[in-house]
Order: sequence, then C-alpha cells, then structure tokens
Amino acid sequence: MVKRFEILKEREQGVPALLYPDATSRKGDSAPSDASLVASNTRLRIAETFTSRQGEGQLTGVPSFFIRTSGCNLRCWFCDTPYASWKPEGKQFTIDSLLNDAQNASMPMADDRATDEDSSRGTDTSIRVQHVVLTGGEPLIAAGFPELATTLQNAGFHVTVETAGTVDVDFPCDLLSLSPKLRGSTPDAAEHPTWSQTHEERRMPVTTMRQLISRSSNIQVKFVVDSPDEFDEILGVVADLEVAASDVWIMPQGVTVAQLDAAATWLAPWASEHGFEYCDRMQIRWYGNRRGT
Ligand SMILES: C[S@@+](CC[C@H](N)C(=O)[O-])C[C@H]1O[C@@H](n2cnc3c(N)ncnc32)[C@H](O)[C@@H]1O
Ligand SMILES: Nc1nc2[nH]cc(C(=O)O)c2c(=O)[nH]1
Ligand code: SF4
Ligand SMILES: [Mg+2]
Repeated sequence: MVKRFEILKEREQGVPALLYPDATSRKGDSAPSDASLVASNTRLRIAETFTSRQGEGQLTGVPSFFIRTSGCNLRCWFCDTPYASWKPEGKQFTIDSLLNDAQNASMPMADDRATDEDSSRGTDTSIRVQHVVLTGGEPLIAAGFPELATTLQNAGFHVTVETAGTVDVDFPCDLLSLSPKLRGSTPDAAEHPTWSQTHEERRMPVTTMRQLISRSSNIQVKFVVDSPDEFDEILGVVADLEVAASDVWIMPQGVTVAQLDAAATWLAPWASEHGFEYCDRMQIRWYGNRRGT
C-alpha cells in the first residue's frame, strides 16, 4: 500500500530533507498547471494559508503550501489550531483563488524559515512548491473539499490531506494523513458537557476510517499521545484498522520544544518497541509554535 517517495530515500540516506535543491531542478519554470483543470467559484471558509515545510510524518522537510479550512466536528482539548475549531475564524476563498495562491507559492531558500542545510548551500534562490497540504479544522467537512483536492491534483500538485477521519467523504489525494483521536483528546466533561459527549461519540468511527484508508494509495496514521494510558487504545485501533506498523506514526502532544523533549523520553522507546515510526513535530523546533508556520 505504501508508495515510497524520493524524499524518503533521501532522508534515509541522510541527505537534507529538501526535494528541490535549486529552482531549476523541477520540470518547467512555473508552478504545476494543467489545461484540463477544473475552474471553480465554489467557496470554502479558510482560517489561513501559508508556505512552510511539512513538519510531521513521512514528508517531513518538504516545502509545502498549507490550506487550513475553518471549522471542526471535534473539540480536542489540546487542539493547536483553536482558531479553526473551538473559535473558528476565516474568510471565504474560491477554489480558483486557492489554486492561484498555491501556484504562486514559493519559499526563499535564505529566509528565516531556511534550515541549517539550506543556509549551508549559500544560495538565496526561491523554490516553488509542488506539495499542498489540506488541513484544518477538519477539511473533510468543508463543502467543496473534494473539488478543491481534485483541482489541486489535476494542476499537478502532490496533495496531502490531514484529517481526523470521522466522516466518509470521497476525495483524491496522494497521502492520507489520518490522525484518529484517542480517548485522551476528549475535552473535560464538567467544563464542556455538550462537546465532551459529542466528541466522544464522533472521534473513533473505525469503519469510516477503514473506508478512507481503502481508497488511499499512500497513508500514514498519526496518533497524538498525551499519556502512556493511551497505549492500549493505540494498539487496539491499529489492529482494528489493519494497518502496517510501518504506516503508524507516534506523535507527542505538545506545542513547545520542552514538551516534545520530555515526551520523547517515554514515548519514542515505546514506539520503537512496536515497530512504529516516531513523529517529532519539527515545525515547533524550526519555527516555534507560531501561526502560519
Ligand atoms: C490541527 S489538526 C487538523 C487536521 C485534523 N482535524 C486532525 O486532527 O487530524 C493537524 C494535526 O495536528 C495535530 N495536533 C493538533 N493539536 C496538537 C497538539 N497539541 N499536539 C500534537 N499534535 C497536535 C492533529 O492530531 C493533526 O495531526
Ligand atoms: N509545518 C507544519 N507542518 C504541518 N504538518 C501538519 C500540519 C497541520 O497543522 O495539519 C502542519 C503545520 O501546521 N505546519
Ligand atoms: S480534530 Fe483536529 S482540528 Fe479538530 S479539534 Fe482535534 S486537532 Fe483540532
Ligand atoms: Mg499544525
């Protein structure tokens, strides 16, 4: 099921996690385009768009254009983007304008987002992005989402979808990044009685997740772990989803380097024991917990 990407080979060989060493290394001079792409005036509520490096999972390091839809059907107490869930913000964007923004997205090699590897290249060349990450909030509940994913893919972008996987929506993507929500994600019942119950009812529809997985050519299943009390639930869900251990990524709950470092001491060895990948949240280490990174 897993499609291996060049980036993976590069990472395994210790080569800097960057797909395009210079601006001329990709096909053509401009961003991906396709005459057959579907033009659309459909609008989606978007909390933010930004260009950054993928910070999590199998494509870590890859320059990407992020589109964050606003609104979520869950309420994780730890949600690091409350402006797309608890208190959704954002304006309506047409699919056309999002495609246009993705096609114009580039990352200066020498800006403050550059990694040490980039700086050591001694270049200030900009690179265009070929990867789009559709995230949220919960992207799958946004009206027009399948059309957005289709449009971006038809235009030549590699599309990653970040989702909690609670609704059975059919959409195209190149990487399904599924993050099932464990019981530790449920908000406090006394503080949020309604959302606590709704979240609990919605968070783990295994049959729906299996459907999403069955339609995807490449997957990663990312569990956010706040405590060792969640280990048994992870093992149960991995068995129910029937996914390979190598597709499972164990990610610490946390938005500071101190939290990530503390969690790694007890979480990374457990992941390794079970043959799971460990998912450090590199964007926190590169940029801090800043909106738009
Ligand atoms: C904000 S969510 C949006 C996509 C979707 N709603 C979901 O949860 O997968 C993007 C990613 O951030 C993760 N995440 C959110 N808050 C986090 C936190 N405090 N610590 C670690 N990961 C977190 C989610 O599990 C998911 O993998
Ligand atoms: N750099 C960076 N990488 C990410 N990978 C998944 C993200 C998300 O919020 O879905 C994310 C994000 O917000 N920033
Ligand atoms: S499912 Fe994702 S966006 Fe929704 S509250 Fe949880 S972490 Fe936030
Ligand atoms: Mg994020």
